[in-house]
Amino acid sequence: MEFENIEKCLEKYIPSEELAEVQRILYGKQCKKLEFSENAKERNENLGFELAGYEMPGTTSKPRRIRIGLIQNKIVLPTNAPVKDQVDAFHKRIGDIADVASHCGVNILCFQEAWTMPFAFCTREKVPWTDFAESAEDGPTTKYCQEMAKRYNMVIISPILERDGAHGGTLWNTAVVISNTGVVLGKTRKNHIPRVGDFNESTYYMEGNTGHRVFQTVYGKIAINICYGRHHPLNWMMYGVNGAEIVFNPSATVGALSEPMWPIEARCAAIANHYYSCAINRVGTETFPNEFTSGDGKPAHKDFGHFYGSSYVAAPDGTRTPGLSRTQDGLLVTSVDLNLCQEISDKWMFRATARHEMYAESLKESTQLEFKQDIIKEK
Ligand SMILES: NC(=O)NCCC(=O)O
Repeated sequence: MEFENIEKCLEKYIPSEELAEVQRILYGKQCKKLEFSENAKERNENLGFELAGYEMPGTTSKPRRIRIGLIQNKIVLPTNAPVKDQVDAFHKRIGDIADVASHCGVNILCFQEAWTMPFAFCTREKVPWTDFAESAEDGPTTKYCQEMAKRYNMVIISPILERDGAHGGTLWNTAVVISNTGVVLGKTRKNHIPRVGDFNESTYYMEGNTGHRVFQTVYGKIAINICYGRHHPLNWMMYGVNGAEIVFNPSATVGALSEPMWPIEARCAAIANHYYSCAINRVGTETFPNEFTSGDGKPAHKDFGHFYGSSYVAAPDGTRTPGLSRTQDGLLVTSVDLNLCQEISDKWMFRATARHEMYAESLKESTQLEFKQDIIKEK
């Protein structure tokens, strides 16, 4: 049995008179629970996923509130089902949850990394996994999301395995951003590709070439830092430098590898860069037809280990929502006040005190062939 959720465990075992103080220290300011319509609750019960909603504390004046939706999910069909059936099943499942999100007032909705496929990159096999790749501009998944975005007046972030027809059909790990009007605003690619444990993604695609672009939407300025990019503080920083108010981190990661890092990295980024960050991870265990090894001398195996969900939102003042479940599909709805980004920037002044010019120069020097580390030794 997988452990369900850290917050529920704290609530169960910390004496009630101390719980509020423990939560304040661990999670920041208290987030109010959001109430949803009967319609949304009924649909949620029928579909069998966790629905959680929070209102994060905002500015003292001039609030600019929007609602963010994050969806985490298991694979729907087994990994050996025909590719089209798997993709259709993902469309149906996530489409149903997106519909509930619309009834919860969500303005910007983000799915998990490579949401239309199992996370098959551990296998290092090309077929059939490359068949999940599609055009970011007009592939079936983008078209499906365009319809939803228009119907629900919602910005949708759709992270997919992209096949780039204009460049020899190369593959990329890409997030497509679709405006609330249904227009494809653009795409952004994963900047840092993992070579750790079973995450052998460099077998399939290269480091992204779209930089740190930020998308201006009617609901605010957003950017996407895909999965492994969350280990790179400069990657987070550059989205902030380009003016992002919310940075989404659609991910796929397993407990044995990264779970202690998960609650820290996206939250630190929100604090350091005066923006909201949204960490999304898939759930469940995915089993593949053929055995693969992890290159660690241990026996070959067919599964990836447990993807631990735990999706959450962190605010620029360090406050964070509780995480979704470690085991269930879920929709996390969070009301945020985007004007808090400027208010916290004015208060803490990390951007003003950052000394970027000093680091730009030092970093440039450190990449030169003749670079020597600046270490003072006793003579
Ligand atoms: N999908 C992905 O980049 N995973 C790498 C492992 C991690 O960053 O935790």
